[in-house]
Amino acid sequence: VSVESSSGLSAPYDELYYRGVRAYFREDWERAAEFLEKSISTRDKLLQTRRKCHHDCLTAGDDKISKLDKDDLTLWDLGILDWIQVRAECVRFCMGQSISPAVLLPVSSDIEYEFGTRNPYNYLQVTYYKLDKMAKAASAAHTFFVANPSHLEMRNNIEKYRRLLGVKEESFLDREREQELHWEKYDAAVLAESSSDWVKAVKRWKECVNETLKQTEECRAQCVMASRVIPEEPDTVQGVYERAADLSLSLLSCKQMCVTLVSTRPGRVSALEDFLPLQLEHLHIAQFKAGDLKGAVETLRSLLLFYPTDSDFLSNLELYTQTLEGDTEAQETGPMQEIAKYISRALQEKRLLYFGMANLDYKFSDPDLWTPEDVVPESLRETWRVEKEKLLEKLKQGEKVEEVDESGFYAGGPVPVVGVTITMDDQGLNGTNRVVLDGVLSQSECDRVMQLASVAASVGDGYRGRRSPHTPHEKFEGLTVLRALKLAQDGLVNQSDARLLHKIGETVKVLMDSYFRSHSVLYFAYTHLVCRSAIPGHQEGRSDLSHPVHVDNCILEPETRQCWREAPAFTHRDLSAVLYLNDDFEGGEFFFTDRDAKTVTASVKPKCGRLVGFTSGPVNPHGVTAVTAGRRCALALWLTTEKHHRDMEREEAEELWAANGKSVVKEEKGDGESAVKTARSGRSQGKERSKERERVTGRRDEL
Ligand SMILES: O=C(O)CCC(=O)C(=O)O
Ligand SMILES: [Fe+2]
Repeated sequence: VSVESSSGLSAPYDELYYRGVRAYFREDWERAAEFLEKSISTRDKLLQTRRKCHHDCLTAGDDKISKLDKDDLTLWDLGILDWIQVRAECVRFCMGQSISPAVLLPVSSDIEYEFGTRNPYNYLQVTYYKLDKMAKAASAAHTFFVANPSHLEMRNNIEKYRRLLGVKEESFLDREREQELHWEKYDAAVLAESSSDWVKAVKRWKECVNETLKQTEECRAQCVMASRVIPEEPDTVQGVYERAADLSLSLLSCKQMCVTLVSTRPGRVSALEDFLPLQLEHLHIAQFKAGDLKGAVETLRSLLLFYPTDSDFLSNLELYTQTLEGDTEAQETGPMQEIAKYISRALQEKRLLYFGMANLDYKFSDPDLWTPEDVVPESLRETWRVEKEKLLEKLKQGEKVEEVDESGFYAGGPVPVVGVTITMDDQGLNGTNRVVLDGVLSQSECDRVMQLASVAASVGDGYRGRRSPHTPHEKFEGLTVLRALKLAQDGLVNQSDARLLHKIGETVKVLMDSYFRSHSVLYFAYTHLVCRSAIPGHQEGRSDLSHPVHVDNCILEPETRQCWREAPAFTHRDLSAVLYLNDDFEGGEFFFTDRDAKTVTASVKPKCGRLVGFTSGPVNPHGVTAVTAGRRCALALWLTTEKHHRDMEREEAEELWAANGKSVVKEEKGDGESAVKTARSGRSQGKERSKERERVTGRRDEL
């Protein structure tokens, strides 16, 4: 079968992908590589063409809506349908010029999901490994890993490409980097800010704003309706109306997705709310500090387009304009053009589409916190209000129902370690399956682990240079047991301190196992020493959290009080423990909340040797308040009852200790096959046929 006909793109990318995966399971590596690559490039080409056509047709059909009177519903339906049709025609014609009809057909959401999670690169890395193309394998592995940073198997593979196979650092390219440039800029801006280099910070934040706008625009371009099949003409007025509303709806929800997508880092759950305004806030502060008052005025005015009545922004503006006394030109600088354009386009669209959906019985929420009231039609606002009331009513009734923890753990068992005491139990903590223990570590043990953390931090967390800030006001550094051991091997920390880190984990496990009276064998799922440091000069008026409220093993949806036990949450985590190491910082209190993620039910102030333990499920939402000064370190640790989710890294460290100095690199070299694990789709679990012995099963846990 030929991949390509003479006319360029001929097969749709989903078909190519299926063929690639089939070849993969036949172990026909040449073919697998060919088809997988072709499916990726076909999809790229398709997206690129859509962007181009979206751009070319940006104003097509605008005359149809400019005449619309938003209070006249009878005209609205016809007008909007016209508008969408004309634009769709334009895009369809444009796309048809470079892409064959088959490629334009819609693709199943399963396949879109696969591409969204970058799974094709999972297959590709094994394929290239088998073909002995190590640089390509490394790049595929890295590309996959960026979007799946918790995929331990891939993490190990990358280590092996680097260590065993001598693949050069330059080969670890992110093939999808283009789509994350705004995150690179974001990191660079936060970095410049943290070193108080304000001139640079201004430059970086500007770049970040521009790139974010660009990414959002490109994402929105993918929402063109041409890729959808427009059905035959409706024959009743009601039909026309429904059709228009339908189309508005899919257009809108597609565009809504973009706001969320762009503000979500690949491989992470949480989105930064109000991503663009957040950046503008940083920008104007940096401009002020760099002495660029005119720039600060411009940025503030842009920010005010989002939040016209925000009193802080308004008083800042007054301050800036006063300082600029006499310089009327600077005082009167308007908002950034690009932002003004973005907002006016977004609002025009919302006005149109919300209006169209006003009569629809469809539940949706606005992803932007800044949409002004008047953009939302009266009847829709009414629907939202009624919904909210219903929900509140439900909540009121729900609150009467006791929270039950179905985890199968029962707090209240003995604490079998000398010197450890129970400081707070369920009652003291106002909840179910929660505990605070004290005396788990001595001061000198805390000091040693703190020391370990500071060395590790100065070397970087060692993993592909990704910072993972929950907030731009703090710096996060992490260290695992294996990493500590490797630092010890390199002579950067004491062997005995690395071992102490390991041993402390064992003690915590004994305590948790006993106190929560577990009925089954527990395994370590993951251990992470995490320090959060306040970035000086960034602390005034902070209203964010160091760690937003979350549940460890499911995705909490506070509005509905539901918790979804599904990926990308760490669903196999059963028990959570956080052991604190110090108290010489400000803020950083741990707290439990109700399922609404708002009502704080208990707080815990960290100090050396204090452990907070709880079941990882929905009865225990929790968070950490902002660390506003100093550095807060804690050892976070999760236990699981699922053996195949046990922490292989920990075991690797243990093996290394057992081998006591023997080089593992040498040991593994003879068995090249085991160096790279087999890719498996999360959905189609292919049969494992490799000889990988003990490491075959799910080498994965989350960071
Ligand atoms: O550091 C803490 O106190 C809690 C951290 C936490 O909740 C987590 O890492 O999931
Ligand atoms: Fe947590």
